[in-house]
Amino acid sequence: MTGTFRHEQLRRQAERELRGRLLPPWQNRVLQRCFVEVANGWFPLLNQFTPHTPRNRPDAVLVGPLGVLVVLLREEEPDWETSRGAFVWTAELLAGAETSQGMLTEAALRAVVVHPAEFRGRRGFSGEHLAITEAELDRVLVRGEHLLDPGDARTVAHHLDNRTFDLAPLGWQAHLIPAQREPGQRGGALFEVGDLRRERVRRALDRPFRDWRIFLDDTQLGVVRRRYSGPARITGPAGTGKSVIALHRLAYLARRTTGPLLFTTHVASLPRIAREQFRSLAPHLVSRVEFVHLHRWARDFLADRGCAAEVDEELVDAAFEAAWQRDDLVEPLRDFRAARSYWRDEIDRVIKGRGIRCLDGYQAVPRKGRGQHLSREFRCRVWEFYCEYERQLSERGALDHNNVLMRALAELERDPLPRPYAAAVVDEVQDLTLNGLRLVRAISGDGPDQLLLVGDGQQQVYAGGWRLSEADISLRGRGEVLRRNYRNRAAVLDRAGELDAINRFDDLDGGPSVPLRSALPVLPGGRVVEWSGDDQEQALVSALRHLDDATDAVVLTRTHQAAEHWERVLRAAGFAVRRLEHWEPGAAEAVHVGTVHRAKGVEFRSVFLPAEHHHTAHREEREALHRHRLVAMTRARDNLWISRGRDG
Ligand SMILES: Nc1ncnc2c1ncn2[C@@H]1O[C@H](COP(=O)(O)OP(=O)(O)OP(=O)(O)O)[C@@H](O)[C@H]1O
Repeated sequence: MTGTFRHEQLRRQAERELRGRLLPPWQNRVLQRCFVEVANGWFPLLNQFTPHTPRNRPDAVLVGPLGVLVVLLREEEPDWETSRGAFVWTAELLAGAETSQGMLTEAALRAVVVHPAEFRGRRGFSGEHLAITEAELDRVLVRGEHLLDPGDARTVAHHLDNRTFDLAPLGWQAHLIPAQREPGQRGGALFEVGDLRRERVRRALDRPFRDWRIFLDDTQLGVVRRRYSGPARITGPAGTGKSVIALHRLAYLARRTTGPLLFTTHVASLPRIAREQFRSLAPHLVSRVEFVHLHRWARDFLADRGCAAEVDEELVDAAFEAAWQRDDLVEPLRDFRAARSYWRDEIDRVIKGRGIRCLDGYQAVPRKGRGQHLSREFRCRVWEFYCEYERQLSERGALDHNNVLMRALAELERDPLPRPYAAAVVDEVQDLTLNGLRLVRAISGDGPDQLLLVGDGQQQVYAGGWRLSEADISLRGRGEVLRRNYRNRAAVLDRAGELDAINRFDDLDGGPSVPLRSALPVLPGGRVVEWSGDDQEQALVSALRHLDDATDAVVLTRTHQAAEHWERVLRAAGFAVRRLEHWEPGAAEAVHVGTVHRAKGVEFRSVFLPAEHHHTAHREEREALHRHRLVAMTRARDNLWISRGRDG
């Protein structure tokens, strides 16, 4: 009954406080309703201009357990620019608000448009805001995920109150609300910064593993909000939050621009994953950003221009195979490097990947990261082989991925996009070809905030060898290097840091780079098991069975064949198995299996790395293998199981 009495008391107080405002009756009812919610841990703030609030400002802001509600009281349906304006205004006031879990992020904000009960227009979520009638307000205030604990809600409400005269507390007064203390907590004492950080981390660990509403640290927040006068890059070792920041920045830019935005990458599986992550970060903005694999972008673009260009992988493989059968051409190549894949890379990544069109161009190219020097004479042999491949392609009427990128680039240069992107973000930029990079530069332009490159040379899994300047991209020091690793527990990070996974060639243009071993682990603990023995399959299966949460585990391999093998082994052992290609957020019912290339953008509690013997005498190949290994190991948050195979 105390609750009812308290509510009644608050309602009367609300009546008194709102009396002089000449509000339409329905708005009065809504605000009274909000006022009463003070009893349930909400902190309403009323816009001082209500009911004559400027169009794109909120009439009220409610801070409480379910986050921050940016409330617009409207008879008519507002357009999206209006509700977005109110959202952005509030988000900017909240910039820098600290909670016990770190900086408050925009993910905790929602725009809610409240209409009178008789409103008959569109209701529900429009992409920018949730539209409800006054009768539905209860539901919004009561149902939903708890995002702020009472202390945090109070801190955030205070922050808003201090940042503007436009919003004033409704039904609560800053100085009348006692500071809440945990039982046994000393009053008024200052915390050591270290304690606070530890506390923040402890709380972060209590959150569900795939919880995306992370809180940015100061460096990260700086990158999200900084204005860059031209192309910029974010780099830093694995797990330092590069992709998280890329998405936060997209959300930030989406609120400040009107044009479309682009997230693209060379990794086929990543755009889908990034879209899902972005959706949970900023659901109302998801329609503003195009998440697309760069090759698909090029194909779609060409199709739109009436010059469709599809890649038939089988035909491309057949063309290469036919050229590879030409012993007269291939014999000298084999003497240099026996592996077919080496020469395929030479064409895909060096010759075509760099847009080289004539032998003179090939003679002049540095071939960084490709091992021994090739003499002029030898390059002529390679060029002959390449010409044969091209002949085989055209005989089949086939195009490879490089052809498509080059065509898209030429088409874009001929006739630029009618509606340019407001900004583009490229993730895993270290794995693009030079052609890909040039295309990205042509898509985005190089104006302020238009192009953000995100990557880490140490995680390069495809042959590279370009410099940004070759794609006409100049960074002039714009960007940030991140150092704090949030993903891997200390033991996992230590182990991965032991790898000699240097990348002496692609440091994204000489900017400072931080190797994984210099990353600062945020999460303590972790477990690394190095196994060796006779029956690797039985050992891996048994280790999987002993996990608390076997479903948040992945078996990562170097090759597709190995992934297929492990899929069979695990199924035979009774596990539900899902290929990494089909990874879904929250799909927790199966053990994942896949190649390292497919593991970008995802992370697991436990990673299993079976031994795959692949010896090579070449230094740059060894380094590349170590980079693969590094990517694989750093997908693990808590547990890493590494098999050394039989020889230990
Ligand atoms: N400030 C933060 N607080 C808590 N968790 C964070 C923070 N920043 C990032 N994370 C978490 O750290 C993990 C790694 O982030 P992210 O994938 O963005 O790193 P990355 O640098 O892109 O990694 P990689 O290069 O290995 O792909 C994610 O689980 C992310 O949610």
